[in-house]
Amino acid sequence: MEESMHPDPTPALPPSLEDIREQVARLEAAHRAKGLPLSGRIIHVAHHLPVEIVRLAQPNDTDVALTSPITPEFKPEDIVTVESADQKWKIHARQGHTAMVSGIRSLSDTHEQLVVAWTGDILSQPAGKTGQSTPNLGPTNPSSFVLQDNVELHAAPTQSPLMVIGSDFDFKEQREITNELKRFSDTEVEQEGYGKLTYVPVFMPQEISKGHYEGYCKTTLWPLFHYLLWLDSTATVPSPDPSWIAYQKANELFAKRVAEVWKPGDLVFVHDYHLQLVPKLIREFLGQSAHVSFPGPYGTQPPTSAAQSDSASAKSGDHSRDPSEVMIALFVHTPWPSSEIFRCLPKRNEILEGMLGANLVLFQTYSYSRHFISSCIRVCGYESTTNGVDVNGVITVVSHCPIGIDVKRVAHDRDAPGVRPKMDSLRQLYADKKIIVGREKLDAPKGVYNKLQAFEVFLEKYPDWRNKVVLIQVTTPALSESPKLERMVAELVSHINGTYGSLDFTPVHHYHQAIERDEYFALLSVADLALITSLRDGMNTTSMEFIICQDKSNKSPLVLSEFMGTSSSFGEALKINPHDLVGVADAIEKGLSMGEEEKETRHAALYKSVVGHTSHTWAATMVQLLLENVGNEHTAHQTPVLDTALMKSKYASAKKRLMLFDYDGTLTPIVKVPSAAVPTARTRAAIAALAADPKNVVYLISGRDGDFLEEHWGMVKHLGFSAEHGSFVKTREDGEWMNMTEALDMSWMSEVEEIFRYYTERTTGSTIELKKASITWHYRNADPVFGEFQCKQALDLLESSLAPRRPIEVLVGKKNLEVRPLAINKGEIVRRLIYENPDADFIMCAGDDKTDEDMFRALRTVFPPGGPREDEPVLMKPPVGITSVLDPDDAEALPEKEIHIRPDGVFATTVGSAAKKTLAGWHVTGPEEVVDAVEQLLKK
Ligand SMILES: O=P(O)(O)OC[C@H]1O[C@H](O[C@H]2O[C@H](CO)[C@@H](O)[C@H](O)[C@H]2O)[C@H](O)[C@@H](O)[C@@H]1O
Repeated sequence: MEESMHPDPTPALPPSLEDIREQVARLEAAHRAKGLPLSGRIIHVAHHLPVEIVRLAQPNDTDVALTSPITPEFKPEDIVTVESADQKWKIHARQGHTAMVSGIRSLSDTHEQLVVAWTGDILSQPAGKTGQSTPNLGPTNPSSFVLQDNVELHAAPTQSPLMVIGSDFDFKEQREITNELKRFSDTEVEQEGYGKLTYVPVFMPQEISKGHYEGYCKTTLWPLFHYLLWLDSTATVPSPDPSWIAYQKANELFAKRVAEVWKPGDLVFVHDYHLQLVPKLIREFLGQSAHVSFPGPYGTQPPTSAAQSDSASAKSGDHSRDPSEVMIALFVHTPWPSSEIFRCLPKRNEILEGMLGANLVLFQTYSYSRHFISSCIRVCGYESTTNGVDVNGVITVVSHCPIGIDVKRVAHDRDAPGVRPKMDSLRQLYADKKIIVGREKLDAPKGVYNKLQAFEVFLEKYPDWRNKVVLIQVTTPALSESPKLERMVAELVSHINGTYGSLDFTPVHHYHQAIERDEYFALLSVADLALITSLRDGMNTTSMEFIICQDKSNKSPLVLSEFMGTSSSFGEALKINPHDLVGVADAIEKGLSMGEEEKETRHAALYKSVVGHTSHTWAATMVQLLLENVGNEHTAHQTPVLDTALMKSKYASAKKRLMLFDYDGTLTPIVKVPSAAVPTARTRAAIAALAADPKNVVYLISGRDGDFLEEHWGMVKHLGFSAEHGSFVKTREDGEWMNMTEALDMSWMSEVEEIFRYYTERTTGSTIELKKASITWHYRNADPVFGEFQCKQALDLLESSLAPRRPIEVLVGKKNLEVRPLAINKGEIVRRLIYENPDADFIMCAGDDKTDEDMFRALRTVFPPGGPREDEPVLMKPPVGITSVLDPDDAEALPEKEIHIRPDGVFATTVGSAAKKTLAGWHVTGPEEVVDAVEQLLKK
C-alpha cells in the first residue's frame, strides 16, 4: 500500500497546451454559469520573487549594516532590469527555478496574475562604490572558464562588492520597493510580451527569513524529504524549536499577504515545501475554514494572528459567510517521503493539517502522492477516498502533475551564438575521448559521491575504456555547504585521477563553481552521455535540458537514477539504482557502447516526453485540475454553525421539548478504545439538568449496548435510552428495557461474527464488539492503511454475499463496520418519540456519524414536502417500523396524530465540518460545543 499499488495513471500521450487551455476555458464557463464568481485572476504564492533587488549606494551613505558578502549568480545580458529614478533601487530578474517561473509566467497569456513572494535578501552596494551606479553583476570569475583543464575543486569565486542587507525595511522603503517591483513587472510585461503580472512582496525580518529557510526548510524538512534523517541521538532540539517558530511566522506572513490581495473567485497556487502551512492559514485569515468551519467575521480583513483567527471566529455569532470560498492548490516540488520517514517529523500533524487546507495537493509523481495519502492516514487518522483524503467530511483531492521545462527557451539558449565556439573548444580539447557530463548542487541527495564511486568501478571493470573517457562534473555550492562532503569528493577525484590518470590525461574534471549559461549548454550538447545519480530528487531539469541539447547533436543516452521525479516519465533512459555501483558502471558502459540506431530511438522517445509536457502545460494542467475539483461547495449545502442564541429563545418559549442525543462523537470525543469513551462529570451534569426539567423528554440514542449506557448514564434520573441503534429502548418512566428485535430473525448474527472473526485474525489490532442485536468490527487500533483496506474488503463481502439474503444493514462508522437488523434504525426511534409526544414544540437532536443521519431524515420527513403552512395541521402516521415489530396488529389500530412541532423549532445538529454531507440544519465542530450549547439552554 505504501508504494504504488495501482499502475501509474499518467497518460501516454499528454494533451497539447491549446487543448488544456480550451478545457480550462470550458470549465471556467461552466463554473460561471453555476454562479461561481471566477475573477480570472491567479495568485501564486512562492518562497521568493523571481527578481533580485539591489539597494544602490547613495551619496550620503556612510555605513550600511552589512551582514555577509554574497556571491551573485551569473547574470546574462538579456535580462530585464529597472532602476529607480532616484537611483536608489535596482531590480533585475533572478536566475534559478526557471521551470517554475516560466510556467507561472505562461499563465499570464490567459489570466491576470499576482505573485506573492518574499523579496529575498536585499543586496546592497556598500558606500565607497559611489559613482558606479550599476554594480558588477557579470560573471563572477570569467577567467575560471570551464574548458581549462586541470582545474580542481575551487575555492569560492572572487568576492563581489554586493552585500546582503536583509529585508528589515521601514514602511517608506517597503513602499518604494513595492512601487519599483510594479515598474519592474510592467517593464517585463512590455519587453517580454507577457499578460498582466504583478509582484506582491512579502517583507520578512531577517531572523524570520533565516530561521525559516536556512533553519526549518533546509535543516529539517529538506533532509527528511530526501531520506536523510537527523539520526544523531546526541543532538538536542531546543524547545520550542526556534526554526519551527520562524517557519510558522514566515508562513503566516505569506498567508496574510494573500488574504490582503485576495478577491472572491481568485485561484490560489501555493508552491513548495517552504509554505506548507499557508493553505490552512489563508482560510483562517479569510475567516474560512476547509475542515473545521467557523463563521467569517473578518470578510477579507485578516486578524492579526492565526491563533486569534481561530478563537475569534469560533466564538462569533456571525453566520454571514462570503459565498465564495478561497480555492487553493498546493504544489510540492520536492519528493514526498514514505510515511515511515515522514512520521518521524515532530511537527508532522501541523504540516499535514496546513497542507490539507488546500482543495488540491499536487506532487511531481504518483508515488509521492501515494506516500502523502499514507502519511495523512497514518499520522492524522484520516481515511482515503478514490481521489484524495477525507478530512472530517471534506475531501482534499491529491494528485500528481510533473513539472516540465520551457522547451522554447532552452532551445533558444542552446542555439545562442556563444554556445557553438565553446562546443568546438570542448570537442578539440577531448578530441579522442568520450565525454560524460554531470551537473549538480553539491549536497548529499544529489549523489555526486556515488557517481564518482561508480565511475571508478566502471574504469576498474571495463579497462578498455581507460584513457578513452572523461567525466566532466560541475557542482554548484549547496546552501548548507558540507565541508565534509566537499573534502570527500575532492579526495575521491584525486584518488581516481591518481589511479587511472597519467601525466597527460585526467579522467575526472571537477569544477565546483557556477558556470556560464553558454558553457553549460555547450557541455550538454557535446556530451556522449549524461550521468545523473541522485539519491532523491523531486524533478531534475538538467536531464530535460540535456535531451533538448542532444536533439541538435549526437542523440547521446541518458543514465538516470530511478529515485527522482523525472524517472517515471523517461522510460527510454538507462535507469539505475545509484546505490548499486556495479549497476551504474554497467549502464555507463552500455550507454557509451550504444549503437546509433538505438540512440536515435531512445532519444526520440525522450524528446517526445520533454516537448510533450513543458512548464507551460504543467502550469495549465494545474489550473485545469483545480477547476475540476472546486466549485461543488458553491452548489452544495454548507451547514451553518448552530445558532445557540436562536435555539435558546425557542427553547425558552417552548411548552414541551424533545432533546435527543447520540453518544460517541457527540457527547464524548472519539477515543482509541470504546470502553475509554466515558462521559465527563460536566457532560453528565448538563444532561442530568436537562432531564430534570419536567418540560423536557431527554433520550440518548446510541449504537452502544444497554449495559454500557446503564453503567455510565443509569444514575441520571428521567433519562430515556435507545441502545444498539434502536434495537432496545428504555423509556424514562418505567425503567424496563424493551427489545425491538424480539420478533426478528436474528440468525444472521453468527454468520456476521464468523466473517468479522476472519478479518480480526488477519488484521492485528482489530477487535469485535459483540452486542445483543448488532455486531461492530473495530479497526481503529490496526495499521491504519491496512485496516482501511480490510474494512473495504469486509464491507464488499458482507454486501455481496450476506446482505442480499439476510435482513441486515451494514453501516460504515468511524473506523468501524457495524451490522444491525434492517428493520431497526435510529430514525424509527425518533419518529416514535415525536409520535408519543405530539405536543412537543421544540426538538434538539445531535449526532455525528452516518447512523445519526437516519434521525435527521426522520425529523425532515414528519413535515409535508415543502414544509407546513402556518395554519396547516401536521398529521403524523404511527411509526410502522417500530410498532409493527412490537405488535403488528397495534400498528393498524393506532390513529394519525396532529403534532405541534414546526420546522423552525427543530435544531437538528451534526457534529463535524460545515461542508460535511448531512441532513442536519446546523453544525458544531466537536462534542465540547454540544455541551456548551446545552449549558447555554440551561442558563436562566
Ligand atoms: O451511536 P453512537 O453512540 O455514536 O455509537 C456508535 C459506535 O460508537 C463506538 O465506537 C466508536 O467510538 C469509540 C470510542 O470513541 C471508538 O473507539 C470507535 O473507533 C468508534 O467506532 C462503539 O464502540 C460502538 O458500539 C457504537 O456502535
